[in-house]
Amino acid sequence: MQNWNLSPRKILEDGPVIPVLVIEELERAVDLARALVRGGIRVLEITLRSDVALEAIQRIRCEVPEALVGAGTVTSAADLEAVVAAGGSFAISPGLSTSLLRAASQGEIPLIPGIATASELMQGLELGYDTFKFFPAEASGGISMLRALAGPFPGVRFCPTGGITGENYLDYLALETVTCVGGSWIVPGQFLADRDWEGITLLVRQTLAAASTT
Ligand SMILES: O=C(O)C(=O)C[C@H](O)[C@H](O)COP(=O)(O)O
Repeated sequence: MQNWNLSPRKILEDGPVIPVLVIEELERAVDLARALVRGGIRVLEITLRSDVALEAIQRIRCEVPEALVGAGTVTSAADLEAVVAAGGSFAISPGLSTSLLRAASQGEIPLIPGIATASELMQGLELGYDTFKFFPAEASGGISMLRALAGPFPGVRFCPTGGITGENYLDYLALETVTCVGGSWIVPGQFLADRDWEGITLLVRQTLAAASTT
């Protein structure tokens, strides 16, 4: 039923960390994307929480072709349409609604909807989705909730997001149903304010290196 040009699993497998980015100043978007790509992260989630988010997606798409840039905070079919128009390669939502899932199934870019309960997960499955954001991860039971969900739903894959940090991301990645984690911690606010692109690249390298040895 979905005829997407990219699979949500492939996006997650590109991880193991998807940075959740809130871009307030457009002129920093491209430098930030380059810093992340230099560190080894290709998949970037730009949240639709700022006025310049769609333009940031457009710019990164044109100027950092190595990146795979998509949108976060996609909560309606109208958001999804705007992301497609901006050239976003994928959409991620903090939750799910029937209208959003139906619209995305008919569109060309993949949607990774958010779930926090077994019932939401079942709604997603019913509409043909099997790869989800688990949000807000820490507040919704974290690792023990994911372990519990893996019992009845072993084939589902998750990208836990919300409360993931440098201290707990490896524990999440150790779970069989977790291919990737998402989070804002990978771009510390101070680094962004200081335009410390090298600092961001270094943090990404260290984060990925630790993940590859576990
Ligand atoms: O805006 C969205 O689309 C969201 O779903 C929320 C974000 O993914 C989380 O706010 C990130 O959480 P932190 O890594 O704890 O900062």
